[in-house]
Amino acid sequence: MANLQSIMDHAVAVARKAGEVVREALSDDRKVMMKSSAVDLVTQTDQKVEQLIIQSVKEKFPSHRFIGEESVAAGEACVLTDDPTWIIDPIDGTTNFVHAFPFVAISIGFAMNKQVEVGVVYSCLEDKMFTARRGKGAFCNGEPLAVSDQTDIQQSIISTEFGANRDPEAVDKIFCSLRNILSLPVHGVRGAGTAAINMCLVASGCVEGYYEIGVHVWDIAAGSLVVSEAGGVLMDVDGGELDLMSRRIIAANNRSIAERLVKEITPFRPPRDDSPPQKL
Ligand SMILES: O=P(O)(O)OC(CO)CO
Ligand SMILES: [Mg+2]
Ligand SMILES: [Mg+2]
Repeated sequence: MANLQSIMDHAVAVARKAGEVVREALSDDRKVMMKSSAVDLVTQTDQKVEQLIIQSVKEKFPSHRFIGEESVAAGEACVLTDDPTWIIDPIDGTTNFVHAFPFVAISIGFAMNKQVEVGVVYSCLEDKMFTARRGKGAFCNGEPLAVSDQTDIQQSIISTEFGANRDPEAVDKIFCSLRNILSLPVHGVRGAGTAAINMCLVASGCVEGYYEIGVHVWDIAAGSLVVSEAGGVLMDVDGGELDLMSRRIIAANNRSIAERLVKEITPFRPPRDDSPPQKL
């Protein structure tokens, strides 16, 4: 039986170390490479930080498994089993990092039996360490977090992202959802440029709801626990149960805001994170 407190302590320590590396790299030249498209970016710092986290966890927990964004990009399988698994996004907000736009997170989730037990999101340029353990609450720099108590979507801020999908049909659907939500009207629509920080903003009570289609399991694993432990709710964009591998999420302060978002979102289904690689 894994000791969840020692896992949490290790995740926090390694996230802090990773944050230092990211902050230092901001003053260097950032060599940008492309992944799936010209707007899906990666840097050597993403790769270096992922290796640093995985090496450090392997030394302490040699039997644990990993799903890491850059390891998957390099060809590793993206499969969540019942085994203890660390789900890592070394830099959530790489585009922000490339442009020094000041919201960049290290996201580390730990799951067992396919359930996230520990979530750590380190917003490293703000020096905010968000932590959650299932059943034990969510915190920012040690202070307890609670979602907003707003139930009226017209009095709400909603956050979302446009993502890296430039397929015209997907873009149309993204804009259709956005137009519906803006026209309710809501107080405002925001986007921090990182899924993990958007979710921590919901957990902190300053954003009522966040939704996105196109995220990956490493973007949302840790943040989803921070939201639910702060009293929020998670669901699929069609109102069903959240599936971490489905690349779709609503994270909201309460069920009434989440269900209102479901009514306004035009859903679509990107290929799942755990779908077998396409044969060429
Ligand atoms: O910067 P990253 O890790 O590619 O993540 C993006 C979404 O995939 C922002 O959340
Ligand atoms: Mg990410
Ligand atoms: Mg990333």
